[in-house]
Amino acid sequence: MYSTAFLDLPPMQAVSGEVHLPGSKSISNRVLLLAALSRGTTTVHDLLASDDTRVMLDALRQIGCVVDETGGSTVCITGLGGRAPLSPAKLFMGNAGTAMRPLTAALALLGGEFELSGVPRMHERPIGDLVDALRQLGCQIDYLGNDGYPPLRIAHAQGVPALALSAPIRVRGDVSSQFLTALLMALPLAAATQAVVIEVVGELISKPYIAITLQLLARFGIVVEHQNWQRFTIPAGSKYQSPGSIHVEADASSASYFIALGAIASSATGEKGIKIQGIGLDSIQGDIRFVEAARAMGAVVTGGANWLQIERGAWPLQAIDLDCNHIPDAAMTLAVMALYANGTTTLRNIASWRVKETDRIAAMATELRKLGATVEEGADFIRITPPAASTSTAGPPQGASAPSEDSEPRAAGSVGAPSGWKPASIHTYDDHRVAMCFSLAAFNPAGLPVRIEDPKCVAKTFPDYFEALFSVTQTATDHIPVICIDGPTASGKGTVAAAVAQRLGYRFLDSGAMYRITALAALRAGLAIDEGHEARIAAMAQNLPVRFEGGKVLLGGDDVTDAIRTEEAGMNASRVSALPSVRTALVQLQHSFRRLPGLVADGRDMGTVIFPDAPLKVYLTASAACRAERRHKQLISKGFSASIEDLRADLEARDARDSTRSVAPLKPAQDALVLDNSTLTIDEAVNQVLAWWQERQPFAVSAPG
Ligand SMILES: Nc1ncnc2c1ncn2[C@@H]1O[C@H](COP(=O)(O)OP(=O)(O)OP(=O)(O)O)[C@@H](O)[C@H]1O
Ligand SMILES: Nc1ccn([C@H]2C[C@H](O)[C@@H](COP(=O)(O)O)O2)c(=O)n1
Repeated sequence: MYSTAFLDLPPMQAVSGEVHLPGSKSISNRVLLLAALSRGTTTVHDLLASDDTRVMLDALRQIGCVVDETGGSTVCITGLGGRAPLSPAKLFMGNAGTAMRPLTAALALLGGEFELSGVPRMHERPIGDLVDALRQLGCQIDYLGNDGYPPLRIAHAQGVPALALSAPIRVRGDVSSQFLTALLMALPLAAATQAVVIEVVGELISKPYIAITLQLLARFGIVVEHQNWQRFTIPAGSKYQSPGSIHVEADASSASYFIALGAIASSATGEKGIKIQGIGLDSIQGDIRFVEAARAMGAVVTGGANWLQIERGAWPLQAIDLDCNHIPDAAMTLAVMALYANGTTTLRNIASWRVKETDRIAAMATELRKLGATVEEGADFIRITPPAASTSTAGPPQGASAPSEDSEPRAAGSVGAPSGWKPASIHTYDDHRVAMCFSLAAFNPAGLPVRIEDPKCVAKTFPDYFEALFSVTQTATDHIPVICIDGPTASGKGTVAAAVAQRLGYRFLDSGAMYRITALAALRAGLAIDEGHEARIAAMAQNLPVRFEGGKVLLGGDDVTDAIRTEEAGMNASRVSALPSVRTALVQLQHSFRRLPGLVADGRDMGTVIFPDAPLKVYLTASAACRAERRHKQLISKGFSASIEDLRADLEARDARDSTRSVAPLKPAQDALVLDNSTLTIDEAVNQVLAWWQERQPFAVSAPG
């Protein structure tokens, strides 16, 4: 997961390959609660690991369920099965509506004293209709803040009061279907001896989510009948029974981003778009109907029992006018697809967006405008006209060729005149779906990067979303940004480069390590490091069995992390690096680190030879005295003794060799910015490099955080 303040997505072009999606949030949290209410142990396979399931699992543990999470995405829950929950308890629900609402209802019917709270946004999300329904039954629930909103207290310390079950329980269905879901999952607890009827007041929105609830209830032994989605009957004699084991389907809303990707991006050469594993056309989730909307816009979607394949079809995409009540979450993805359409797209009947993780209509309108779209918003609709839509011309229909290494910046096809698009830093409102759907804007025809602020908000449903996106996306190599940090020994290159990479979410290349490993491998093979052995050492370098894993450097099966860090290993690296064929042999390996979303590379010739097109080159230096002192401290802290004078003599000798060799000598690139950090702290040096980087970006500086 990217935990950086922001993530800059370079302009992207083609897609290919396969993604495995995480489990559905809606199914995961329903299954967890049903398992918790059941008799017996339920093994839940492919459970989504996310913020929302985390709060549910923690709450279930707190109320006395046995939760075994040792099996990765397989979790075992031993339910209460008629036992009273542990109480009193204070339960934190984060921003998970799928945990807050059903747990409130279930705990009210189980008995005990509970306080349920969440993040500030959760305290702005309505729960009044559910509480009203529970109060109708006789439950005692108090608001601890504002009426109608969490936090709240269930005051059943003396047990569940006598419930008024003879009349139908009425609940509004037009604000959130989660209120009805909550009652449907809780009321079987009160239906041991008599049937319980729920009546929906107003038009029921998001019926597909209720369909999921009914299907899952049936798996746990409760068969609910309904009349036209308005009247639901829970039969007398209802009793939760664990199905033993249950699989969670991949998340259909998460699939929408990759379906859209297949519709927007051209396929890499010889590939047929993108394949999604874990969900098929027969999914029980309502958002699978996003496929129909994507097809209407132009996507070519095929599928089987547990997979979907998507290719670009009509291009530009076709504008649509759609009632999205049946796909409220996935419809946000359509709003970004609308940027690539041949006219104005209208998404209707989406009033529920206003009360989700953020006011999604307002958020989408604001961010789409930043990209250059013309957006009209109403209480329950959004209308999007793409940037420069009036000048749109049809591009190639499908299968446009993949970018080559040296291709000019070009977009995901040609949709309209690129001039209307603007570089934007997308604010994400702590809303995972805003972050994910706006990543699709990186395929814009203007070849502009897109900044996604607070990318870790995707943790709510898809922690590794951006990793999955990068794994199926291709772009021209010259679109992938590189920051080069070169300089003499012990100037702090490695320290600064690693920190800059970490702050930007970029990959990190320690090129010196390549030479250190080569020297070590040569010596271990009995080869002296000299011109006489140059060809053999170069051949070895070309096929180095090296892996970088979790901070460790592995050569073959050996952990050489410490062995390559000694002063002697540094001097040997300097010797081996003076052999021209060895340098040539290592070029490809170094280039292979240039991958999405970007790279920070440190060494001696990053800016001059390996990445001459890098948009930022820094030559980091410090006085010899200062560098010797830093190296001395570094060695002492690792338990090695050394004299500052010897260290200074060694590093000066190494610098002299590195700067005077015939090939790729150490020197600042012509366009490098020189940073003498003799009097700077590490943070100051890192911030200076980041400030230079920011100057090269088309976005305004992001707020710290
Ligand atoms: N202002 C500073 N900037 C960077 N590093 C600093 C600074 N002050 C102290 N140091 C320390 O200097 C030491 C040497 O840094 P580092 O190993 O990153 O240098 P390097 O240039 O990568 O060295 P080498 O060329 O040998 O790989 C580290 O212990 C680092 O913490
Ligand atoms: N791009 C590079 C990186 C390193 N070297 C050589 C010269 C150095 O003395 C030696 C060890 O590098 P360090 O790990 O100390 O950064 O490797 C080079 O020639 N080119």
